[in-house]
Amino acid sequence: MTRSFKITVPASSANIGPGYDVLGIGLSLFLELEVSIDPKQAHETNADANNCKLSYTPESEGYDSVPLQSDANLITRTALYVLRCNNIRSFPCGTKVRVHNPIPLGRGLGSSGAAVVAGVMLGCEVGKLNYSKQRMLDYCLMIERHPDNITAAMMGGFCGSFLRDLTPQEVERREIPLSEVLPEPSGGEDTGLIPPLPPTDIGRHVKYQWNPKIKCIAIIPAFELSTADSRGVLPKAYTTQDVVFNLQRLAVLTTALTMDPPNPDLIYPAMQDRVHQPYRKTLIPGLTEILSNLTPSTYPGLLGICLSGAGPTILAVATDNFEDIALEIINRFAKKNVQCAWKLLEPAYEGATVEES
Ligand SMILES: Nc1ncnc2c1ncn2[C@@H]1O[C@H](COP(=O)(O)OP(=O)(O)O)[C@@H](O)[C@H]1O
Ligand SMILES: N[C@@H](CCOP(=O)(O)O)C(=O)O
Repeated sequence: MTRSFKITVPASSANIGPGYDVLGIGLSLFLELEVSIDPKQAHETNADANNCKLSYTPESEGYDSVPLQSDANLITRTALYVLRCNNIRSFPCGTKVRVHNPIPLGRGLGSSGAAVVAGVMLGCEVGKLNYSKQRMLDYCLMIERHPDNITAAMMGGFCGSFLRDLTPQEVERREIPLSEVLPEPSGGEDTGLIPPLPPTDIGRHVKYQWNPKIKCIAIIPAFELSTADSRGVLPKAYTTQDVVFNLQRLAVLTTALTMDPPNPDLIYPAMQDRVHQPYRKTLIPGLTEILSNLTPSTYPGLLGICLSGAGPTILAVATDNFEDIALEIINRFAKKNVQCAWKLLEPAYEGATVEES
């Protein structure tokens, strides 16, 4: 009998200014996986050595660039990690995965977080593992090692998260190189090894309220910036003043975004940051001017503005004037020879879902 199901995972914007590696919001742009398993069609599916036939819709971001071999593609490689931790070596015979991905890659909208969450859910579903979302989060955190995007994509809404203190043995397990966690593209050879299992309950989170009048404008430059490169420019240590600056704003921001009516005099300054944005300006032309020159007094309706995730996307939160705000940012990028697209998004409250069909 054929089994079919659909996995849906939202994009996310992490940090929201002062909440570096802490805050994240799921956004209404969804990675979708249509999965079918039909053992009778196993010989017809043209599957790879792990029994998986993977394809992307032509409109998908990454259609031309992402690998389709299941031990090379981030989604299916993650699923294989979950399966192999549970001593299941490959996908069930006759597995087809069709991906539709509207989340731009390498732009700070959580494409890799969504891919990892989708991969963990895929592994759990095909392996019939029946994990809770909390346990699935542990698996995600072995791969994407900061919790902000992953938590927002998995749980949905506006989240604050941290990693619990780990024992020295757990630290060792979690800090294992990624190449030893995810199966390496092997040309069909499976080493038979069980990869390192994640420690339990690593991620802790809360879901905040969000005032539904507040919409998210994403201004998306036409160039990619890998999260790894964008983390590479950050310092190893900070001054007490800079840490306190961010903590003060973080504490106010999480409640300010729930209040009605939203108060720009509170939200705008509470979205300032001294921990990541100032260092990332070297990678994103025009970032400093954009973040400092658009204010609620020049653009009524604007509440706050920040880098989305590791960038280069800019996130503006606003109640009104969405197109004018987006066009102003697009024009400022254009002066630096950077073309952009923009999207008006809402929080995705539900997070990742699986639906049998
Ligand atoms: N849907 C997807 N399918 C396959 N690989 C993906 C997908 N989404 C993201 N990736 C991988 O993740 C990379 C982007 O990750 P990252 O640098 O963290 O940027 P982002 O800010 O978009 O998460 C892509 O270049 C690609 O290798
Ligand atoms: N806190 C991380 C968030 C990365 O988000 P992404 O959407 O760019 O993957 C960071 O700022 O590095």
